[in-house]
Amino acid sequence: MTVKIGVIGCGAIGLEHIKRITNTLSGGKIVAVNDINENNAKKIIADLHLDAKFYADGHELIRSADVDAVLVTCWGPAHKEFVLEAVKQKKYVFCEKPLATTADDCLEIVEEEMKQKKHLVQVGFMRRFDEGYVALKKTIDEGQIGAPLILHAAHRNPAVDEKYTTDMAINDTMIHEIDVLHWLLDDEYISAQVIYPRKTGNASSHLADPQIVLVETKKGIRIDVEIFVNCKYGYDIKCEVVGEDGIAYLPEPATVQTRQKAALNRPILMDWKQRFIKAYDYEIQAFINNINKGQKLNGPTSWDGYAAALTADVCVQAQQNPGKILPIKMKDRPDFYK
Ligand SMILES: NC(=O)C1=CN([C@@H]2O[C@H](COP(=O)(O)OP(=O)(O)OC[C@H]3O[C@@H](n4cnc5c(N)ncnc54)[C@H](O)[C@@H]3O)[C@@H](O)[C@H]2O)C=CC1
Ligand SMILES: O=C1[C@@H](O)[C@H](O)[C@@H](O)[C@H](O)[C@H]1O
Repeated sequence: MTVKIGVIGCGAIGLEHIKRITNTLSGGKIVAVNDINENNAKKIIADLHLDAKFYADGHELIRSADVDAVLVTCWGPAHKEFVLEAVKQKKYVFCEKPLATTADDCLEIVEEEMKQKKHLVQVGFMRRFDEGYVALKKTIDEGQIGAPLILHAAHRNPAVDEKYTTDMAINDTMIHEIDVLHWLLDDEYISAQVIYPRKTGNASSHLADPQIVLVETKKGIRIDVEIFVNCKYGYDIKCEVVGEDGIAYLPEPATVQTRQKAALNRPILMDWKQRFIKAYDYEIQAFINNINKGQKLNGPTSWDGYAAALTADVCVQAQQNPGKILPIKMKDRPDFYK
């Protein structure tokens, strides 16, 4: 069977996902496309020679009998309405992060999904499909470094535009660490604190950059995440887990090392699209395969979307109260999501 997919939002990541479904992955076909930027969406259909219909209304796309599954890749504030609609229509939906912009909105999706008694939602936290994080998790789970005690992480982007605001360092950028780190440690967060180091001269006047977020887990593990979105030198993701018997590192992306002109060199990627390219392929291939085989979706769930949104909300409050440790109080995970 071929999963007939409708895409809502054809910006940067929407286009990437359309291309990978069309050119790289198997078992799925783009049959419908929507974007408030009609010209751009139609241009994509033409440029990629898609056998797809343009829908001016995203809700109509979701309800169309031609569409089996929906990809929500428009901007965050519009995710909730489209995900809810898809779930109500009992359609599978892959939603880019964030699932919704508030924890309450995520809970509404969770409740609707439980009402349908079927796992229909996968959230685009692709790092859970990254070979490096998967290998790191295996190392921890096998007990190779003993019980994890401390985790140091960094999320560095070379630059961001003027529209990027201080809260986006949490909601847009660190949200990936928020999701992947508790999965990696099989743990939950209980508190968060934000501190601001000296500001880089490369950030816009309204942006606090870099930032350090300190998080504590239920098991007592202390996590520090450096978010530095104007680091200039590259797109660099770091993760180091300090255990009682050793230390485990997230592998570096495979790049060629050269010895040349009295220097040892290894390139660093500049673009987030390249850094996790295989993880994006794997997460969407898994989504398509599970639908095709009638299996339960195995990626991040709408509950994970809620957990990330709630944690992000607390981190944003912590940004506004620098140095203050704020509690993270999560609802109990329903059996449906265990
Ligand atoms: N997993 C990941 O690593 C990444 C995830 N994202 C997430 O993907 C989403 C999209 O991000 P980008 O593609 O970078 O943004 P973008 O700004 O390049 O594209 C967003 C697109 O959505 C369209 N749009 C906005 N509101 C709409 C609506 N109500 N209905 C239909 N279309 C609408 C816009 O016209 C635009 O084409 C965001 O939620 C972002 O956080 C983005 C980049 C990487
Ligand atoms: O999701 C992403 C972007 O939206 C975000 O703006 C970047 O900071 C992240 O590195 C990237 O993975």
